[in-house]
Amino acid sequence: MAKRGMLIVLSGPSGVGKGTVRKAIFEQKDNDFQYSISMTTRQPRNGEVNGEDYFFVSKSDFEDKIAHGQMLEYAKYVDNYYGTPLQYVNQTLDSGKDVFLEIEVNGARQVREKMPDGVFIFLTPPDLVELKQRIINRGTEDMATIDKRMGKAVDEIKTMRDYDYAVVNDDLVVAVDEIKNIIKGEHLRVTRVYPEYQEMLGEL
Ligand SMILES: Nc1ncnc2c1ncn2[C@@H]1O[C@H](COP(=O)(O)OP(=O)(O)OP(=O)(O)O)[C@@H](O)[C@H]1O
Ligand SMILES: Nc1nc2c(ncn2[C@@H]2O[C@H](COP(=O)(O)O)[C@@H](O)[C@H]2O)c(=O)[nH]1
Repeated sequence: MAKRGMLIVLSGPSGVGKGTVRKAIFEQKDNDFQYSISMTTRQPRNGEVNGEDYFFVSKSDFEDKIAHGQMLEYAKYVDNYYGTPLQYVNQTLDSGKDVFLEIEVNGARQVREKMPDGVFIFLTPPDLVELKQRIINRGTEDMATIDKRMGKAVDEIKTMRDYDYAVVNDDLVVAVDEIKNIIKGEHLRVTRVYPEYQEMLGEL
């Protein structure tokens, strides 16, 4: 049976750059993780594709999935549901592949409770002014929604201490590199506890 894959959770406030970092990591193609596509009741933005960016569903469909225990985690975030379908995560981890989640902090806390062996990484902005500017520059939300998202950011940043790692996304290239190094390092730690690797690696 394949060794179970590793769960990697990237969290942080809206606009910090989680999606940008995740896309940069996946574009480099020197890894074998699988991205878990989230489900949401939010309306698609221009250019977003159902089944690629998110599974876009109705509120009643989402609540049905919650009721049937089909979500690993979910949260209501600024008027919409967001969540991680459970089956894909379990099947992929069981097949030995790593799974990458990009989710907000309440969901990350739920995952931590259920899968404490995961690697939890918090992406943090250089400061709040820059964070707000990034959401504005993205041009996807109206000012009222930006204010609601910013209203959550301080409490979200305070949860940073609950993570295994915090990475500052000031320079994108550096942040991407740091996250890749964290994942590589965690793999090494995992391999050390597996007897089949001990002979290969010698005294550790
Ligand atoms: N290091 C960086 N320096 C400057 N701008 C950045 C950096 N990283 C990301 N951005 C920009 O910040 C904006 C927000 O990034 P992104 O959409 O990836 O954030 P997010 O954390 O995924 O947001 P959300 O949680 O709302 O989905 C984008 O316009 C992106 O290009
Ligand atoms: N708890 C979860 N949060 C998620 C999930 N997928 C995305 N998110 C987070 O929601 C906010 C808003 O996203 P946006 O696409 O509307 O900007 C952001 O922090 C995302 O990271 C999920 O499956 N579970």
